[in-house]
Amino acid sequence: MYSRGSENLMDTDFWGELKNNLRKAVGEHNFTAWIAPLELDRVKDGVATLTVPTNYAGIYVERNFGDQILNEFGALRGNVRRLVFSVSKPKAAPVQISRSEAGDNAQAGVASPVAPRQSLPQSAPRHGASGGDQDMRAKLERMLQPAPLDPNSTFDSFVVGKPNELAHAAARRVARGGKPEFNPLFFYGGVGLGKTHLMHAIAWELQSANPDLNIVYLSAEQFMYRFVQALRDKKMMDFKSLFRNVDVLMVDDVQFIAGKDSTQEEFFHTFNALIEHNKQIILSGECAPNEIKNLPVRISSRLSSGLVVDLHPTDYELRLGILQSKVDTFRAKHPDLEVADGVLEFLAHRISTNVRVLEGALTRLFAFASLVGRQITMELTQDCLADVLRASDRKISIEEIQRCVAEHYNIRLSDMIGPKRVRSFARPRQIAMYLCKKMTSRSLPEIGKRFGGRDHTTVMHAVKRVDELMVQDAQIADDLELLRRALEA
Ligand SMILES: Nc1ncnc2c1ncn2[C@@H]1O[C@H](COP(=O)(O)OP(=O)(O)OP(=O)(O)O)[C@@H](O)[C@H]1O
Repeated sequence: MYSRGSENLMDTDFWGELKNNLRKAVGEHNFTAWIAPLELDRVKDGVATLTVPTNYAGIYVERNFGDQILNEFGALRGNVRRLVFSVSKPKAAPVQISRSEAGDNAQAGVASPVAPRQSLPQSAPRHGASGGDQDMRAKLERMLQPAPLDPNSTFDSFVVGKPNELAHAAARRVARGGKPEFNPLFFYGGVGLGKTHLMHAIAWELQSANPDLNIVYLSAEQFMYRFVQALRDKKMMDFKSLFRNVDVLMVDDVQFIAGKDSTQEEFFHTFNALIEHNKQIILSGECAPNEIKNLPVRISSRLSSGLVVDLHPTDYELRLGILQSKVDTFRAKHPDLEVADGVLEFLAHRISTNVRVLEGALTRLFAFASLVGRQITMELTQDCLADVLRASDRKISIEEIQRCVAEHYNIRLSDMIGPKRVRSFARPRQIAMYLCKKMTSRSLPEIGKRFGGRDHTTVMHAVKRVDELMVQDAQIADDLELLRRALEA
């Protein structure tokens, strides 16, 4: 497509030549997949507008080949400073992605605000040019506007270790696409352990293999918000049709909708409709579906019907791996960065809360070191991160202890917390209560509450009993020692 209103320097030969140069620069495979479908629409005031088949293609091309395209423009005609992509088909409302905005954000290492605005489902109502219809379409678009994907959350940037290897393997498998094998795939685990990262990585992978796929990623809170909005605007039919026509639905933090009666019902219907049509669903939550409070069993058992995988708290090796990978990424842009021996090991040891805190600490260190132009030494680390280090002074949570003990004795968390009194559950439960008392600052009533609402006298009894057992039973003493070490790691 070539617009006559463009600067007169442009002609189809020029565009052909530029594409040919790009073919050499990006290779045949990339060329066929990404560059060949591009068309030059116009060049005006130093801005080249290229049409792309989908929003995603625009974002992908911008991120991966934007600089090369600008270079080629520069080599042939020096008058283009910026690229703008617009979607050529009426499938989605035209989205303009400005090369310079996206580039700036990518450089700053933050989630790009122009990251995928996934297209509307194919069957979304199409509308003509009338003002009313356009309003309607805009409304529908807003209703399904998925949350943006973080361009940094890819499989390449995900560090795999023992605590997350199963979740990672499951994510990889689902990212291959095709007929869903695990449906839904449900990730669960504590805060900041990489659930969202894996979901985004799957989305990027699926979308790059098939740019036309309608992938909708959003949080359960956003789902609820849209649902309420649709109810209010009397647009429930549209809401249903939009959500039931996605190819891949990803919902983060599903525990949020538990107990919100009509939202969870609607979610359940959407879920069933998609599963029935073999559409992939990927969910995440802070705990396994059957442990989500206030979620009816009917729903939680459906959510458990695919593959439920746990992301365990990070261990020292994984934290160190993540730190090293972040340093490598940062060093690629700032080759002068120097990190003294022992600093990363120190951080991996001291900051064990969650990866988000670890990342934040490192980002602060990088910023500080580059501002003052100094090497990152142990001394600078301790000065600069004094508050983070204080806050991270090993605070072990009741949940962590419960998980660790449940795993050690090979029982389910729900059985440890649940009402059953058989010895195979009761003993680990007492041990976990004992460790909660010894390793956290929680009171007996607080601990009892977290063990299925038990009374503080039950906790008191457990502590006394385990104290006795430690003397009488060498196996229990060994178990406790092992558990303590695992929790303190
Ligand atoms: N294994 C990993 N490798 C690299 N980065 C990771 C890894 N795990 C987590 N991160 C990073 O840590 C940060 C927090 O991860 P993420 O948002 O995916 O956590 P989450 O489990 O979804 O947490 P929440 O429950 O709070 O939503 C992100 O920046 C993510 O990229």
